[in-house]
Parts: sequence; structure tokens; C-alpha cells
Amino acid sequence: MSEKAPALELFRLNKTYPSPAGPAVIVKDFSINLKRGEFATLIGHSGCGKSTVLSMVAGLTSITDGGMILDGRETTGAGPDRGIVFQSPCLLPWMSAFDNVMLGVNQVYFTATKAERRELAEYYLSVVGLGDAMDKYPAELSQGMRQRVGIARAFALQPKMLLLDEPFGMLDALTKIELQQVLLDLWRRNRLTTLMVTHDVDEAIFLSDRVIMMTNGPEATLGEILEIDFPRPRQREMVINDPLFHAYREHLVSYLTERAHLRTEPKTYNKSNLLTFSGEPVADAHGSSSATAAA
Ligand SMILES: Nc1ncnc2c1ncn2[C@@H]1O[C@H](COP(=O)(O)OP(=O)(O)OP(=O)(O)O)[C@@H](O)[C@H]1O
Repeated sequence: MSEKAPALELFRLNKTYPSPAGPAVIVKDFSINLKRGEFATLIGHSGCGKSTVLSMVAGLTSITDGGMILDGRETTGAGPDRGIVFQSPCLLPWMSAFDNVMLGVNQVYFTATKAERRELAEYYLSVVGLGDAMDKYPAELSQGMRQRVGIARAFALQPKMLLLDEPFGMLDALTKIELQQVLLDLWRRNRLTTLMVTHDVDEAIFLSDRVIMMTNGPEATLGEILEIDFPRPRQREMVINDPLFHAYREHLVSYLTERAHLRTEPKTYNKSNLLTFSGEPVADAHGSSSATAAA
């Protein structure tokens, strides 16, 4: 498999649900490629179909029409090649944090020795900061600690791809910031191709290489793409104090408030052709401005 080939290709994904009024087309002709090792986030209005797209990629929701190629292979159905983290990690309450992680590791790495499997679970639990809490049960863990277990569980399977559905949506602001950093550190070590759904524009900018914007539903599809040009590794203070952060933010907010209802040819924006609320290009702090968006 060439390093240059996309890690994930989504080709005209469609999702239709039956409804009393007839078939409801939730997602229509949604196409995007993710590069190997890329961190992409999916944003859009509530109910537009972000989780539906993620769930189709995860193989948890059937694809009505269109297709998906993961690592060069047409893929349908769920599999351990995709690690998933939901808003709430759904841990088995009668098992310790360690055993919850081991559950998946035992299934995926059944040919490894017990010592190797234990080492894998212990390593990822330590990296997410639960080195001293891995014998605790879910009821003894805070919401943030449970989500750390969820992240460790996904990484411990060593998947090809990481799928995150608002993983920090239920956390307080401070815990959210801590866990964003934990996720970024783990992502940097593993360079997993990542697709994450979030409502949080700041989070999307801080974490992503590209922010993928969906149009409003029904028949939601690809709206715009914003390339985030901050160097890595990223430090939160550095990013949020950069004037470019505010220009990215304004572009995304203006998309959500002004353009998400439009059906136009998807455009890619970057630091040189960002738009403001008025739809005008802005000069960013690092370079030039341009009136035309690159298609
Ligand atoms: N199993 C289902 N049957 C019928 N309709 C569904 C089903 N699952 C989701 N939908 C509908 O599909 C649409 C998109 O839902 P989805 O959860 O993907 O949106 P979302 O953008 O992730 O929303 P949010 O940001 O609020 O989480 C919604 O109108 C929802 O009601």
C-alpha cells in the first residue's frame, strides 16, 4: 500500500431512514478522502448527520448507497481496524478499568501471550494517566477518568483508524482541555488517521489538520473544508494566542451561521483565503489574502 494512497476514501455516501412520510434522506453524496495520519474533524449543525457519517465509517450503521475504502480495501461492517470513542465510554461496571481494556485486547490479540496483552493494556492506561487507577471499577472513576479508559481502550487495539464522536462533550472545561492534550499526545505517537465529530469550533481548530464542514440536513453533504496550518506538536496557549486562530474561528462560525444552508461546489480554504462573516476574504496574520477559494 503506497504511503501516498488515502487512508480512507468515502465515495458518495448516502444514508436513508424509513419514516412515516416515506424514506428520509439524511446524508446525500458525501465524499471525502483522508490522508494517512491525518486528524480531521467533522462539524455542522445539530442533527445534520455528523454521527451518521461517523457511524457508517465505523460500520455500525449500514451505508444505503455509495462506498468506503479503508487502507485500499472496500469495507463494510464493523471491525477492530477502527477504534471508536463515544461521548460516554460504556464500560462494563463489573470489570476494572484494566479488565475493560483487556476485553478488547484479548479478542483482537488472541495469538499474543498473556504477558504481551497485559503490557499493551497497562501501557495505554498509563499513557492516558491512569497508571495508579487501573484496578478501579467504573463507579469509582470520575467521568473524565472513564473517558480516559475509553481512549486507552481504543488505542490499545492499535487500529488503522480512530473514530471519535464528541468524546469530550460531557466533560467540564478543565477536564476537556486536559483530555484534548492527552489525545493529541497519543495521536502524535501513533499517527493514527483520525475522524472526530465535535460541536466545539475551538476544539476542531486546536486538534485538526482539516475541519470538514457539513451542510444542513436533510440531504446533508460536504460543505467546505478548512485547512489548519498550525505546526505540530501544538501547545494550547500557543495556538489560542495566535491571531490566525481567531481568523479560523471566524471562518468556521461564519460558515455555520451564514453558509451551512447553501448547496454550492465544496471549496477548500486555508490561511490565505479565509472568509469573514461578510463573505469577504481576510488577510491573516501570517501571510497574504486572496479573494478566490481554491476548489
Ligand atoms: N435510526 C434512525 N432512524 C431514523 N432517523 C435517524 C436515526 N438515527 C438518526 N436519525 C436522524 O438522522 C439525522 C441526523 O442524526 P445525527 O445523529 O447523525 O446528527 P448529528 O449531526 O450527529 O447531530 P448532533 O450534532 O445533534 O449529535 C437526525 O435527524 C436524526 O433524527
